[in-house]
Amino acid sequence: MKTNVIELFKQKRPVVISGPCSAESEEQLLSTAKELADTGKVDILRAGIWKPRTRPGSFEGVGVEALGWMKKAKEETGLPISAEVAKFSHVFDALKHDVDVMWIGARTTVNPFSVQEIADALRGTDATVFVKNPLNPDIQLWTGAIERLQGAGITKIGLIHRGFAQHQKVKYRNEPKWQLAVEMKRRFPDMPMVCDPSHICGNRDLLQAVSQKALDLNMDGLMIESHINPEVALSDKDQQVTPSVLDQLLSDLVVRSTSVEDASFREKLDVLRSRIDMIDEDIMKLLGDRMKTSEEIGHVKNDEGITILQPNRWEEIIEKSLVKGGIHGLSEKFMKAYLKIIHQESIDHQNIVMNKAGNNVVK
Ligand SMILES: C=C(O[C@@H]1C=C(C(=O)O)C=C[C@H]1O)C(=O)O
Repeated sequence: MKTNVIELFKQKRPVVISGPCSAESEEQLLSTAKELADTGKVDILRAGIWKPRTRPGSFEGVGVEALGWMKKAKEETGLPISAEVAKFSHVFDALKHDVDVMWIGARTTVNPFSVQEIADALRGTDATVFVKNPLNPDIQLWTGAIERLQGAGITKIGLIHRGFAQHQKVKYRNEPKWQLAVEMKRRFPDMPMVCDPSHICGNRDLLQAVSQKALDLNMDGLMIESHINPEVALSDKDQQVTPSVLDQLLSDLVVRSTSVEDASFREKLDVLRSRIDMIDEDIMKLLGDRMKTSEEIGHVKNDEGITILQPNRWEEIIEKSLVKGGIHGLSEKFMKAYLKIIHQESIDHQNIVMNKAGNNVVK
C-alpha cells in the first residue's frame, strides 16, 4: 500500500520527513523509525540506501537489503517510506519494495542523462518523485529535471531545496539560495517545496534557525536527518540528531499562517503594500533618470573619444555608496549586488549611445 504523499502536503504544513542519512543495520533503522513515529510529529521515514559519496572508500550504503528493513519499518510504524534513487536499477528495486516517495539527489539532478534514465524507468507508474536542486545554482537544470519526469507521464512531483555546493565552506555546508527556491516555487506552484536543513547546515547546531527560515519562506515541508545514535553514524554524523532532539526542534518551530484573509490584518497590509508600490514607482523613475544622465555622459564621452568604463570613478561610487547604504540600513551584500547591476545597466545605455554614433563599444 502506498500513501498519496502529495495529498498529505495539502493537509499539513510542514510535512516532516526524517530518518537516518544511511540505513546501516536493521536494528538501527527500526529503532530510529519507532522513536520518530512515537514523537507523533514525523510524517515520512527517510533513509539512504545507496549513498553517492564524494570520494570512494567511505560507506556507500547497504543497498537493496536495506529496502527490506524500510518495508518492515513501514509495517511496524505505519510511516510511509522514502529513498533516493540514482539509476534504473534503484527505481526498479524501490518500486518492488513499495517505496512511497523516491527522491533524485543533487548529484543526479546535475546530469540530464541520469535524470532521463530515471524518468524512463518510472514511465507508466504512478510514483511520487521529489527532485533536489542540482549541486550548482542553475534553475534551468532543476527545471529540466522536472520536465523530464513530466515528459515520462509522472504527475506526483515535489521539490527539495538542499542548498548549493561552494568552493569554500563558509557558514553552511551547502549555501542556501532562498530566492532560487522561491522562484522554483513560482514556476511550479502546485508542487510541494521541501527544505533539507541537514544538507544546508552540515552541522546540527544550525538546524533550528534554517528550519524556521524555511517555514517563514512558506516551504511546505522539512527533511531532517535523524539517527538513534548520531555519534556512531557511518555517514554525515555531524548533521544528524536523535529523534528526541528532532522532537524538541519541531516543537520550537513557529508555524505562521500563510493566509492573509483576516479583515483588519488585510487592511494594515494593504496600506503598507500601497506604500511599497509608491516607493517602487519612485525608485524606477529615479533609476530611469539616472540612466538618461548616463546616456548624456555617453554622448560627451563619444565626442571626446573617451572609454565608457571609468574604473576610478566607479570605485569612488562604490566606496561612498557602501557607507551611505549602511546609514540607510542596507547591507553591504545588497549594496554590492545592487551597484553591480546598476553599473552594468548604465554601461549598456552608454553602449547604445556609442553604437548609434557608430564608435567602438564595450561589452
Ligand atoms: C556614467 C559613467 O560611466 C560609467 C558608469 C558609471 C555610473 O553609472 O555611475 C560610472 C563610471 C563609468 O564606468 C561615468 O563615467 O561617469
